[in-house]
Amino acid sequence: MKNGHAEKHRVAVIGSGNWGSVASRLIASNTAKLPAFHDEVRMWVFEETLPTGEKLSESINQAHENCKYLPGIKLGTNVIADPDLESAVKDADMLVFVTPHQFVEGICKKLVGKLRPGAEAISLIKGMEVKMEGPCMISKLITDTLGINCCVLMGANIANEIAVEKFSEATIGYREDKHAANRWAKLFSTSYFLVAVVEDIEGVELCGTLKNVVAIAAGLVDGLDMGNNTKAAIMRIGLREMRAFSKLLFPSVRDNTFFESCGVADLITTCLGGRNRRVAEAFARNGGKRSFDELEAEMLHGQKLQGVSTAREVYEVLTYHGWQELFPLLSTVHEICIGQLPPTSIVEYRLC
Ligand SMILES: NC(=O)C1=CN([C@@H]2O[C@H](COP(=O)(O)OP(=O)(O)OC[C@H]3O[C@@H](n4cnc5c(N)ncnc54)[C@H](O)[C@@H]3O)[C@@H](O)[C@H]2O)C=CC1
Ligand SMILES: O=C(CO)COP(=O)(O)O
Repeated sequence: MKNGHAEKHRVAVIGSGNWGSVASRLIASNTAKLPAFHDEVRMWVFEETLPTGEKLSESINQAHENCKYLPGIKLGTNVIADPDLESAVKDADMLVFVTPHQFVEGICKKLVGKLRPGAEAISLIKGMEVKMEGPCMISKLITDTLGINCCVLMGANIANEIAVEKFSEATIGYREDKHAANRWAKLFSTSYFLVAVVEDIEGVELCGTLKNVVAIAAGLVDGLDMGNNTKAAIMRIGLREMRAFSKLLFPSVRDNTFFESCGVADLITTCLGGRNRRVAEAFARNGGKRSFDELEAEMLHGQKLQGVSTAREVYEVLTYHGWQELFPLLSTVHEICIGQLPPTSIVEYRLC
């Protein structure tokens, strides 16, 4: 307590890619007007040098715009880019993790012992890690490494659409601490961004993670010019496998979660308009002759796909348990991504 008033929450966003920049903008529009939060939002930037020779973080602070990952959109003067991870988080008690999932473990290790006491987190990251002991969701990795509570926010949230304030919904998943989840919902909710809160953290996070693999399948179907019926079939089979996989890993996962924004809605939007879909379409059009890594670098200019590595991670889990036969779509996507099967295998049905 300060001067008889509760101290204002301070927010740091860890990540400044496409969604990281949009999330910072959205949050900053709320911190600027809600008394519970300090105005300033610190955004950690993985520093890089732009073709002009300028540092990305300096360019963001000067133009209030991320010219590499979100060109043409003002972030708000209260978004402060900080290339120093420790300095970005040191005063914050609300930490928003939003990097590609492959980088989060290294980032968390650097943050051990550097956080303010009482800090809490939310993860917007769609992905998981696979350890010797089994799969580890990103929110759990954050909690286990840093000893802090971590909620998740997932949903049908193509960042470029939210950047121009088109209406969308999102789902916050939490475990036990509903007050914390509601605090996050307050930070994110706007008239064009509607947030629901559900007590099913694994269900919400697995929806966001697994739909990226199904989106690869949808992109392959587009690249093969198979049409809408085939794509709808892929989405249906994919949703069914997402639910079955989630429930095998975490029996507590609720069916209703798949009807929230994080479930069927995110699956649809990503299969229609996401980056995973787009790059997979190009992969199929090239007959699988150019790798996903090559196409990602050429088409996304530094943005990262999550679906290809997630397909590999899911496959490791399936192989470990001997479950491949139960998940033909999830397995086939990985086998196509690594060139073991041709793109046409996505519709050669062992799927239904
Ligand atoms: N872009 C979107 O529409 C949405 C993305 N997401 C999820 O948000 C997460 C973050 O994605 P975006 O913000 O879109 O990122 P992005 O894919 O646009 O950008 C890649 C980011 O990774 C950073 N980076 C590169 N190398 C790095 C390293 N070695 N260490 C740390 N950072 C490094 C880059 O500086 C850049 O900020 C992902 O899990 C994604 O699935 C979720 C919803 C929507
Ligand atoms: O997660 C997303 C939309 O909710 C974005 O998906 P992509 O990474 O495929 O663009």
